[in-house]
Amino acid sequence: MGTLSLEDFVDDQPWGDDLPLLEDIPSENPMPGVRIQRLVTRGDKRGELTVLMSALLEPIAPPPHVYQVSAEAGSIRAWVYHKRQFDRLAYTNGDLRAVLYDLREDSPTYEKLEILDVGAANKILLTIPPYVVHGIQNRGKSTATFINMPTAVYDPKHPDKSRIPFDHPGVPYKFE
Ligand SMILES: Cc1cn([C@H]2C[C@H](O)[C@@H](COP(=O)(O)OP(=O)(O)O[C@H]3O[C@@H](C)C(=O)[C@@H](O)[C@H]3O)O2)c(=O)[nH]c1=O
Repeated sequence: MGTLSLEDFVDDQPWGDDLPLLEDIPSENPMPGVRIQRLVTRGDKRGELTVLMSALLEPIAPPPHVYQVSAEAGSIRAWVYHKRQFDRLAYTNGDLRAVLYDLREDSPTYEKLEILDVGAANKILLTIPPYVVHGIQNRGKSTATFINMPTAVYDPKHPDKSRIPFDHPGVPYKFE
């Protein structure tokens, strides 16, 4: 028998500082279904840990599909919407700009534009409901990554994504 056994390990003690795991960021006249939550990072000399989503706080629709996007400096991914899925986008690094445009004709915020600068300086989980048009640009000088934890799987045979070009004149926002 070796000199080490499982019993040699010490269980982690409960921890609890006063930092929340996630907190809603209030926005003026929010688009229905859009949610902006501040991500909380805990760190020590080894590095950092940021919870991206957790059922610890409230019931969540478990993400059946999670992916990471790597965005080159200056790159633009726009304009898209989904018919069925909610996007749940975690932005934790880089200097990114997420732009939302509400084209839901029955929405109280119809034709509202919302611009969010996110990433290292503003770590957030952004929930985007179906039919809210969105785009993202990496405005930084280096590659940035972000995570999407949508509420539905990506089906290559029936992608749930509808697009127009990023410079379509119908959207009242111009990526620089
Ligand atoms: C969404 C998705 C795409 N792909 C493939 C398809 C394609 O070859 C490549 C890039 O896919 P897309 O062109 O759909 O990815 P892209 O248009 O870059 O999608 C991105 O758009 C921005 C606006 C977002 O909000 C992101 O969440 C992400 O959906 O990756 C997967 O393999 N799995 C996936 O889950």
